[in-house]
Amino acid sequence: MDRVLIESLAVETVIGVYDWERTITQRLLLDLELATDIRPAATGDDISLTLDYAAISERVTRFASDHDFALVETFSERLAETLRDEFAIPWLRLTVRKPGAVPAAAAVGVRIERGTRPEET
Ligand SMILES: Nc1nc2c(c(=O)[nH]1)N=C([C@H](O)[C@@H](O)CO)CN2
Repeated sequence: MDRVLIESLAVETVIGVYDWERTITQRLLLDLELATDIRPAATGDDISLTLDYAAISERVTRFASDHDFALVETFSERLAETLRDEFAIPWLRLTVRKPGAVPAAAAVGVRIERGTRPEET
């Protein structure tokens, strides 16, 4: 199955388990792979027939500013659910990185896959 990609999308959100993290926003970096068949859009050269990566990026940014979670796990799960519901995405892979959370690491975070890959049905 084809994928629409969004890579290293930077968003600001309140995220973290420690008291000091509840009073600030921090940057998360997101990678998304969104399964879709791109051929109908390509045939008609029609954005309405594909997943609009600009619209989805805007939705992710708004989700981040509207929510406040302790764990990157919760952020990821809730975001995946929101995107799949609102954009009818059959399968996605979402990577959420929290740069600087562990100073000795370039980034830490989670990667999840949700839904069913269309070719697996
Ligand atoms: N698996 C996780 N481990 C940790 C998380 C998390 O969200 N998921 N969060 C923290 C702290 O908020 C940390 O990022 C602060 O530097 C620790 N471990």
